[in-house]
Amino acid sequence: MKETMKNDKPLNRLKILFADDEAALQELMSLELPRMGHEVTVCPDGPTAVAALELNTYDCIIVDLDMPGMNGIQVIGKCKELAPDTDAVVLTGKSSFDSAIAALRFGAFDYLTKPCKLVDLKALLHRVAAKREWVNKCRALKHQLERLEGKTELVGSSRAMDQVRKLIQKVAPTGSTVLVLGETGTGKELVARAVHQQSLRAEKPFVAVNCGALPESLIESELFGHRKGSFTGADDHRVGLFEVAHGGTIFLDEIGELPKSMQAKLLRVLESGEIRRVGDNNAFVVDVRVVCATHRNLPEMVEAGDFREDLMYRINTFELHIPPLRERLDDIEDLASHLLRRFLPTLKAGDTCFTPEAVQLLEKHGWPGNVRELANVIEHASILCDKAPITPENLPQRLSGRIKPQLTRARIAGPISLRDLEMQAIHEALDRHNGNKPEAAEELGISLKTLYNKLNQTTALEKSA
Ligand SMILES: Nc1ncnc2c1ncn2[C@@H]1O[C@H](COP(=O)(O)OP(=O)(O)OP(=O)(O)O)[C@@H](O)[C@H]1O
Repeated sequence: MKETMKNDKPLNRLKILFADDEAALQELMSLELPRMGHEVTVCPDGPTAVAALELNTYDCIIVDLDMPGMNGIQVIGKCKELAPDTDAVVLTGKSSFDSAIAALRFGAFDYLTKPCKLVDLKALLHRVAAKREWVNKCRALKHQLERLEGKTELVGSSRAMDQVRKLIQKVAPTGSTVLVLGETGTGKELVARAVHQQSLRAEKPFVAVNCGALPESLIESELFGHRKGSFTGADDHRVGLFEVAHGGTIFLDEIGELPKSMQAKLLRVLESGEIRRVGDNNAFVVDVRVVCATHRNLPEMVEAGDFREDLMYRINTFELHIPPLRERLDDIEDLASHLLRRFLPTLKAGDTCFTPEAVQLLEKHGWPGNVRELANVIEHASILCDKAPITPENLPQRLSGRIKPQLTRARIAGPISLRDLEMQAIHEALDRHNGNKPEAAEELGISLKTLYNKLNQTTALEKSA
């Protein structure tokens, strides 16, 4: 077994294991692969290659299919067992074309026919490197998302949350359309993610779309894609989110905000399973599970003529109701501790997170913004406290009653951040409109999108204050 290293490290450098019984090819690869910027270990046969795979991990193995002792397919099999992330490329003579196809079916990335041109090998390795870079980017993004959103862990030991968890377990594997109902910030998206993660589609994409935050003119192209030139501004072909979610789940949040014209188009897609890109004549089939959510009362919207009855019956096959936080006081301390760990990851398992007085204040509050409001409050506290446990002084003043709920200038007694005032105004407006965000946004004189942004925003302002 010979190893050839190269010191300069290009971005797409691969650690390669090359196995072939032809001495001339071994010589060539130990020279040329480093020239292409890769690191290579050359093996003369299958057993030596497997021994190397047992000792080291490689980005890519290039194996001859016809080697004495152990053929290429057996080496790939062993490689998939030892290091499933390693990409395999097979080298094959013209006569063993069928075996090359078999190797692809066995999970090989690609094959090259002997005698292979160096330029083809270089291009193929470039594709391997590009694919690995994408996979790594996806992993990094997934990790970042988990850090930002926390894991899909439904916290709460109240009877209501137990019931929600049981229903998720039942419906998740079925593939049925699910409608998640609950006030703003109750955890509807988290529940939708849990449905996806406990389903057979868990390894496929979960795509969340906020129907309320998309401008009406763009919704159709966002969901179904468009052809280049199909409307002013369509400078490129675009893949829609239904296509992105193929094999997985699409989460249509705030389905009640979907304009009437789009409701009809969505119904057609749900009934036929086919989508048509804007400006395209051909429809094609997608395999997507649909989970919807809304804080609106859909039967009332149907009554008022704002939501199609047929669409409502199409999406409400299985309803999951998430109760507001004020109706599950038992969950507040668990949730608050869980959220505090999100902001203070150094907290240890046995650490006390809150003083009993702080817990009392949290349990007394009405939480019109539900768990999202609680998350903001806990982030605020995590910034102010030097160390756990959180005390009442670390909590925003509106919770301790130091600021009265009505926002009149005369009544503001102590110091208050602009962010607190803003959030208070938003939650009060939501309260007045029973959680109806479009109406609250209108009253506040901001767009619906801005309202969503503000609700989702972490308390970055407080951090910098
Ligand atoms: N049971 C729970 N356990 C852990 N975290 C939760 C729970 N419920 C909600 N959260 C957290 O609260 C925040 C808001 O949740 P989510 O976005 O799922 O609410 P939502 O009901 O979809 O909100 P909206 O109606 O505004 O779209 C998120 O950070 C989420 O992780």
